[in-house]
Amino acid sequence: MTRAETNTVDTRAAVRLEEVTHVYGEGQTAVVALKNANWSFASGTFTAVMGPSGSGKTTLLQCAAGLLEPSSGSVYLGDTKLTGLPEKRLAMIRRERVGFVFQSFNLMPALTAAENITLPLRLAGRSADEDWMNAIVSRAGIADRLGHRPHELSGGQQQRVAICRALVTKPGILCADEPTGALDKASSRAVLSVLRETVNDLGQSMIMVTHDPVAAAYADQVLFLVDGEIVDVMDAPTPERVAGSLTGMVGD
Ligand SMILES: Nc1ncnc2c1ncn2[C@@H]1O[C@H](COP(=O)(O)OP(=O)(O)OP(=O)(O)O)[C@@H](O)[C@H]1O
Repeated sequence: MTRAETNTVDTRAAVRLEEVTHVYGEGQTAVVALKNANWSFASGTFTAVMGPSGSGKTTLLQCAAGLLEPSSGSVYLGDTKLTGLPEKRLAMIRRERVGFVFQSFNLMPALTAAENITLPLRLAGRSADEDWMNAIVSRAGIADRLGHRPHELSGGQQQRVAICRALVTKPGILCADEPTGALDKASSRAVLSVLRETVNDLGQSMIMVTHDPVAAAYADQVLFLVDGEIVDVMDAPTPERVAGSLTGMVGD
């Protein structure tokens, strides 16, 4: 058995997938995007998800984040079973316990960086934890940009604001889908360093989908998907080893 088949139930998991399968559509047009995925994302670790285009990376991330109800199987966020919960309760859990970062920054243009960051708290009727705010903002290197609006910031700075917004509720898991996809090389490295530091220094748990072996090498481990199946896992990745593993996987 390979390691990808034997990662067993971990009660300290930030997120756990049990036999998760997801099918889009039905009948002749049905697409099996994820097949019997079993994985425990350990707390306080950073996992990258890689694989050819269409291999199911975003589907896995969305199931893990409670954004997509799998066709079968179960998803746990900490001790909470997400699968089967009513949408209203799921929406509350997503708002309070899951952080999202996307390729597009999705900041509110009329709000300052500080107002964007604290928006999820205001929506939840909570006030900011000053120590936590300071910790995330200083690690993101945007402490002197908090009064700026998004159009006054570079792409990399906007993404670092989006990361702070995703972290402000102290989520159980931060889910990032191609967070550096729209950034140049230098800005990408800065964003990845921020993600890495929040794991190292603040104990954040993180899952990141990426196509970039350099980005994946910032993670503690890399899951490889092919045709909706977890086919391999790599610890202590380097860009060269990740690129080597991807070579030969179909697609891309
Ligand atoms: N809403 C949808 N309806 C139908 N099929 C979908 C839908 N979303 C994704 N798919 C299909 O499911 C499969 C997995 O898609 P997914 O987006 O998870 O892959 P991915 O690895 O993230 O791809 P990429 O690297 O190109 O973003 C693909 O074959 C895709 O075409």
